[in-house]
Amino acid sequence: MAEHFDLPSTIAILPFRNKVLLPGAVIGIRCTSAADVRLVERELWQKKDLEGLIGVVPMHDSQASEQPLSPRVSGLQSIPEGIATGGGGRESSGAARVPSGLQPPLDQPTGAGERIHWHPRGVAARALALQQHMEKVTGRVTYTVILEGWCRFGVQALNACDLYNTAHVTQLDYTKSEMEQAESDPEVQVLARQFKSVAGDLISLLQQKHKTLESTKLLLETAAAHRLADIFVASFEGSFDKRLAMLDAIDLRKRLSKAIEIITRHVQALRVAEKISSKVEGQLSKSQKSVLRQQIRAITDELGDNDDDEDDVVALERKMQSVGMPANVWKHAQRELRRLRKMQPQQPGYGGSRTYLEVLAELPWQISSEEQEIDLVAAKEQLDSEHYGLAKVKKRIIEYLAVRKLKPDARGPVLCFVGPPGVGKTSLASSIAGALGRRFIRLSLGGVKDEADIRGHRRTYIGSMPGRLIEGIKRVGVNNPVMLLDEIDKTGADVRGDPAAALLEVLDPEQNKTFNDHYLNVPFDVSKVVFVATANRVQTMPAPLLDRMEVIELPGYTPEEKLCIATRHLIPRVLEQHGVTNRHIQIPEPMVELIIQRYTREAGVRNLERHLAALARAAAVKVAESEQSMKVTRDMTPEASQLVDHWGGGGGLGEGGDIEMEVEAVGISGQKVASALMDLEPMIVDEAMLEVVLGPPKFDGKEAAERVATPGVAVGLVWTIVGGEVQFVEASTMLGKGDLHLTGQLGDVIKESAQIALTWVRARAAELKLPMAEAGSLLKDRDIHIHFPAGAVPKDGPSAGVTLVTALVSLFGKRCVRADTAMTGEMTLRGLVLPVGGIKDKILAAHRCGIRRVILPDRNRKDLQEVPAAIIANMEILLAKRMEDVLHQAFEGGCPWKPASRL
Ligand SMILES: Nc1ncnc2c1ncn2[C@@H]1O[C@H](COP(=O)(O)OP(=O)(O)OP(=O)(O)O)[C@@H](O)[C@H]1O
Repeated sequence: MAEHFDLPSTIAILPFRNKVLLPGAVIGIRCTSAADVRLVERELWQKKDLEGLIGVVPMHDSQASEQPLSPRVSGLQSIPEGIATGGGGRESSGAARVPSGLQPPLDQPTGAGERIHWHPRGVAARALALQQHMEKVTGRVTYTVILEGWCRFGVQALNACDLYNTAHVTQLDYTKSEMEQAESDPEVQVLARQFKSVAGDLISLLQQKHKTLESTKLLLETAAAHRLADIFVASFEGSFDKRLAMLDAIDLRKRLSKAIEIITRHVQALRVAEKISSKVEGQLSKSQKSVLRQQIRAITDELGDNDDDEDDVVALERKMQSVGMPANVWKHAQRELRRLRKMQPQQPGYGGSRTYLEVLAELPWQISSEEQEIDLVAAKEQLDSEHYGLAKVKKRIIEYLAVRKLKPDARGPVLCFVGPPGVGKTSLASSIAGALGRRFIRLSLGGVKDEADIRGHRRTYIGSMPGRLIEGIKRVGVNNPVMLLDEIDKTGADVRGDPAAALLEVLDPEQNKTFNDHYLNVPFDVSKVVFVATANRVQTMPAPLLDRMEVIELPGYTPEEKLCIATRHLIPRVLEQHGVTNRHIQIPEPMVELIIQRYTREAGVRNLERHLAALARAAAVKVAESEQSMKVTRDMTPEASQLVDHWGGGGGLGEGGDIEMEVEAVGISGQKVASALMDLEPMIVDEAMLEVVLGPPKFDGKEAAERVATPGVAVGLVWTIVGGEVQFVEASTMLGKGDLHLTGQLGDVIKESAQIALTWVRARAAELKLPMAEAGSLLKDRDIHIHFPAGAVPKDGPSAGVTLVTALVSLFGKRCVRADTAMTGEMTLRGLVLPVGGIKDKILAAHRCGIRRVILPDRNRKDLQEVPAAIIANMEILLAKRMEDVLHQAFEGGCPWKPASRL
């Protein structure tokens, strides 16, 4: 706040709707309208060190004040109280400097048809701090500016230009000599003393609550009264009119009188408030009675004579009556209830019994999701909109729904989606729930080894609870949900029983009407539940369980399918989940292809989704970081800072004395102007950005070439729980006794395959024209070690047979196999190549790894129909009937056997 300040004659004007800034006060304003944003940008943000002054002029709409501010708003003739000439003139008393040619206050029409009224006086303010915000979604820029009021001015003429308002202004505060003259006036001196006295009273009153006002007291003794008058009034939650009157009080006498009047009234209000609160406190002492009452209740609790518990039991009984238990269950529940009533709450078993009854009361014995008429067209549309491709699977689901539509209580088969992770098994199941209009619940059965997990523990067990099935039904709250039994192949039997046996009962339509959970100990009807299961592979599932299900296979996706899934489903979903849009980030198709090729090697799309999410997160960070902030660059005047310290510390002279008033400044027209949107450059993902966000590529297509560069290594295609995979087989030899060593987490079947392979090679060492020294020693003095890298992955199955032979022939023939070739097939001792499973997945895996030549058993020819034509066209598929055919194709230049038939 300055007394002698060179105010520029033209100043940018920030409108302050229904609020008044007084000199010396500090406020925070959030500028959101286009004009205000432009004003802050030009006048403050772009200026070095926040140099620059802006004018804050109160404006009000008709609702702001009950008393219309008529003198100020009605045009040329209306001159505000005390204004000598025109809207911005100085009061006549004192050494008034009356500017000529003053313009009256302005009325401005807004876009909405209302009129806004500008006050003819304002306060020049400087910025203490400025913060730029960028709205995440729209990219719109707004500012929060902390302003300190500096000096009063009168508005001579308001120029509404395109960008923001400016005004021709004159300073209204006294010059130094005028101030000295005024201060020597005895009347001013008396008023100053009076002001300090009431202000002192106020501080003493407030000090009872806030101990931190000591420095304010000191300030009161040292600072000039006329400076403090504005700041004190500014710190109350006063009315707009009162503050306006204070702004208009340019004459010192008037200003001090006004401040004395306002503060005195505030002191009186505080005193009344204190009286009332002490009265209330007096009444509160009556609450001792209630404490006594509580103590009495505790004593009755201790004596076991508790009415409340009795009430609870009654409420529980009422709840149980209302849930519509079957008669036999209700009988059982009543027996349990009678037992509970006889028990004291402190007695062991009371809690358990109560929990049991609560579980019974919470189960949806009669509550079902209202089944809607199945609309097959809508169901098909929903499936299509949520899942790309999968035509066969969708067709089967529609058939399933069609049967349910015609015969709602049909005991249809339990659908079991089988396939590698991330191919959409879970989301298909939830789409079925959507189509049936039922609630969906997923039970994860992975790793369940205890039958009690499914069927619950008997109540004799400490900490017993219902099994997952009943728990799930309780959670979902209806007795006819779609229940997904996820990873049903991962249950396993051990000493604690066989979960599969419990599942058998659940899935058997004959038995599941009376499913018996050990904890419940009463039958619960789960026959209305629609069960859907998922599994990664069927081989590990018990045959009786498999028998109750209809297996629907979901093979892995081709890169082209993945690209479509990513662009149509994953990218929009991921962006939405991270709060960004394609205005912030764009992932071009070639980049999605690169992610698929270089960063993922999966049958499904789970990792692809994860990588896309990483890119979306990077965009979210960029958007969030674009919110810049400038710290306070100047000190406040000592008077303001003293008070602000208190306000910030929660003190405050007024009740709501907050430093940041969070006032939304408004534009002249009141319109939110779209041009305020600053276009944020979207982040266009390119190769360099992929490396920055996702790290260096994980797969470069050169892996196979590097690994088969030494004799003894062959590339095989296998099927694991994650789908088809490329698997290397390494063979090595050393001096020994002719033993075979195998490493790499191998099952029995694969170990047998290795034995067969070695026997086959040994038996044909001469035919194969292997170097004689090695071939001879193969029989007696050399050990063979075969290793399957990726030792953490369990491997089994016969399909590595041909790969094992090829690795051994490569080792003893000292010739490398072709790096571009992978193979799969079981083989017999006689050299016949037998067909194997998962051909589509294996070919897709080879394609994913950049392998373009694949040797398959001839009898797998029919499986090639399932492989997309685009993939086959892109690869060389070789069919082998005998091991010799495989070897012929596996080595550069071939082996001396008849060539394999070519597809
Ligand atoms: N064909 C598809 N179209 C659209 N999105 C798909 C498709 N396949 C998979 N997804 C998406 O991929 C993600 C993973 O799918 P989901 O969780 O259903 O896989 P899952 O096969 O159940 O895997 P898991 O065996 O690991 O449970 C989901 O976000 C799913 O929506």
